[in-house]
Amino acid sequence: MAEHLRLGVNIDHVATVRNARGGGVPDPVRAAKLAEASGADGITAHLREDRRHISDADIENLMAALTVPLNFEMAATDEMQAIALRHKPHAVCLVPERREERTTEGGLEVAREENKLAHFIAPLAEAGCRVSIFIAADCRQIEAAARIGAQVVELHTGAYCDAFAEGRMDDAAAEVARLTDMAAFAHDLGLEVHAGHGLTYDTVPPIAALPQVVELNIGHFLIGEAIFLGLEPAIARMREIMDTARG
Ligand SMILES: CC(=O)[C@@H](O)[C@H](O)COP(=O)(O)O
Ligand SMILES: NCC(=O)COP(=O)(O)O
Repeated sequence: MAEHLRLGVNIDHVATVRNARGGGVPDPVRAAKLAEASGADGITAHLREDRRHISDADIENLMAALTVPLNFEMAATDEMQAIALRHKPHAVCLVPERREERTTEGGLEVAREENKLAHFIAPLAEAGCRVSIFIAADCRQIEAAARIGAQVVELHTGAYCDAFAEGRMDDAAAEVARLTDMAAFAHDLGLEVHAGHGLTYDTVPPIAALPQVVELNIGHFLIGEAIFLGLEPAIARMREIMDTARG
């Protein structure tokens, strides 16, 4: 029997809606508490350098309010490192950021930045944060993540989900095959394996079925579904699909 599959709910896009008008509603911390009460095993929030959704105050308020672990996504910058060291969240997930991108487009380039990233993550690990790297399903990058001392890799599922959404089913199947191989590869290197980005009810089953994957982080789709179903039923349905796929 595969290990319990955790669901981390990403609440960034509650903040996107709030920020469309300014002011305080809808409150991402309220969404996070509701997600927690609805069975989320963790909350993910990405403090982007341009603060387009989550704000510094949101991170502070999440740290004070949550009883489940916070997975704090951030770019590998000095500013973000200082914020992470101040709050000491359960996990810090390093992600690549480009100011002009609409969403996180690829995985972090670890292989070419090994020394720099090894120095960058050392104080975070010393502070007790689990260090996770958001990474493409690529053996060079996974090996580099293991070498720099990361405990976790989160495999980027965006290419798979994009292929699926565009009806490129051969490409989607090839991406699932790649994620399957790379989840096993990362696990064999001693890394804890997570996955996420762009997952939906339709795309989650083959990823949830990967026995080495122990956490999925899902946000944009769930927050969108919450408009129609409410957050609690949207999360419950995702949980059910994940559990069925897990077997
Ligand atoms: C790294 C990642 O996949 C999440 O942070 C997700 O991308 C939500 O944030 P954005 O939509 O701002 O990329
Ligand atoms: N790290 C991936 C994540 O947190 C959620 O991404 P998305 O479901 O909002 O695309």
